[in-house]
Amino acid sequence: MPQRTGSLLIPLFILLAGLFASVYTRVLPALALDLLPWLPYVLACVMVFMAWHFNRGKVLLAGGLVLLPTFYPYVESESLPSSFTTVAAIGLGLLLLLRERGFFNRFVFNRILFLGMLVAWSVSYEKNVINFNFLAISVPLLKISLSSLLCWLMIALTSILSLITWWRKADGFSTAVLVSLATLLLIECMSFTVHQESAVRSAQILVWVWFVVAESHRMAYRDELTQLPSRRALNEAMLALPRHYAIAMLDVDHFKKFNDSYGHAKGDEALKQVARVMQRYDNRASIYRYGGEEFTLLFKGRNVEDAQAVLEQIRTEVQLEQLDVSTESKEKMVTVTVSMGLALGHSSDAPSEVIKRADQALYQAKKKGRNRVVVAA
Ligand SMILES: Nc1nc2c(ncn2[C@@H]2O[C@H](COP(=O)(O)OP(=O)(O)OP(=O)(O)O)[C@@H](O)[C@H]2O)c(=O)[nH]1
Repeated sequence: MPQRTGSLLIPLFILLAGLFASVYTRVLPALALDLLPWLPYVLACVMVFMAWHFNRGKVLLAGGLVLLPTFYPYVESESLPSSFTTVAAIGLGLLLLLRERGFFNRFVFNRILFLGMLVAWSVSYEKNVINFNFLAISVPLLKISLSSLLCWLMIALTSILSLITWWRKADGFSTAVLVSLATLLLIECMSFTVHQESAVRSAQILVWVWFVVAESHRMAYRDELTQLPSRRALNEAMLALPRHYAIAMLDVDHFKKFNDSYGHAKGDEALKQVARVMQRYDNRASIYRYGGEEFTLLFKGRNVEDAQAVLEQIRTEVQLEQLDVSTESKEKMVTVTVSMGLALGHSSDAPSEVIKRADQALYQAKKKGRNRVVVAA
C-alpha cells in the first residue's frame, strides 16, 4: 500500500467513526449525554499523559491547540471563523515547522509562551479590549468582515502548508496535523450540537493518542538510520515463518575502511543507499537491519524460488550506485559493494540455525573475494 494512503487510513477511520457516532448522540441515554461533553477533556488528559510518558512536547502543544476553540463559546456565523479556531489552526501548522525537543524543557516553555501570546491577542480581540475598526468593514462581494477574511486566509495558508508537508513526508505527525485541521474546519463550518461536537472533537484527540502509540511502535520496530524494520521486528517475524522460507545475510564490504577514509557520516549515507536499493525489492523479500552494516532478507513461500536471482540483482545495483564523498578541495564519487550468504529453511529447521548457515555462507562470500552471493550447501 502506498505510504500516503497507509498513513491516512487509521486517522481517517477514527474521524469517520467520530462523525458516525455524532449522528447517534440523540439516542444516547441521559447519563451518557451528560458525560459526553467531558469526553474530549478526559481524552486530552490521556493525550497529555502519553505525551509526557513518551517525551513528546509537540503532542502536548497539539493537545492544548485542539481544545482551544472549546474555551470560547460558539460565535455568530457572520464572524466565522472564531479567532480561537484561527490560532489553533496556525499553531498546528507551526508545529509542523518545529523540531521535537521533548516534553519539559525551555523550548516547550518558549513555545507555550508564544501560543499563550496569540491566545491573549485573540481573547483581547474577541472581547473588544483591543479594537481595530478597519477589520470590521465588510468585504464587497464576499459579504464577510475583513477580520473573517483574514482568518480564513490564514487557515487556508496553514492547510496548504500542512497538505504539502503531508504529501512530502506522509509521516504520522503531518497526518495527525492534517486530520486535526480538517476536524477543526468541520466543527467550525457544520452546525453541530454540543454533543455532536464533543463526539467529533473526541475523535480528533483520539487521532493524537493513536499517533503517540503508532510512533512508539515505529521507534521500537524501525531502525532510525535506514527506516528499515529492526532486529526486533525480524525476531518477531521468525516466530511465524511459513513452511518454506529462505534467509539471506548481507554485509557491506570493507566498511571499516570506508568509514576510516570518508568519515562516519558518509558511512551512514552508504548504509542508507544500500537500504534504498534493497527496498526496491520489498515485494519479493522482507528486509531488516540486523545491526551495524549487516542486513537480513527474509524470503517466504514462492519468493524462495528466485531468492538467489533477487540477491544478484541487489548486488549489481548496489555496485552501480554512486556516492558523493567530495570534500572542499576534491570532488570524488565512490561505490560500495556487498557480500551475501543465502540459506534455505524448512519447517523442521530452527530459524536461528538457518541464520547461522546464512552467516557461514556470507563468511564464504567474504573469503572468496567479496561482492558475491554464496548459497549455503
Ligand atoms: N557509519 C557507520 N558505520 C557503522 C555503523 N554500524 C557499524 N559500523 C561500522 O562498520 C564497520 C564494520 O567493520 P568490520 O566488521 O570490521 O568489517 P568490514 O570493514 O566491513 O570488512 P568486511 O566485512 O570483512 O568486508 C565498523 O567500523 C563499524 O564501526 C553505522 O551505523 N554507521
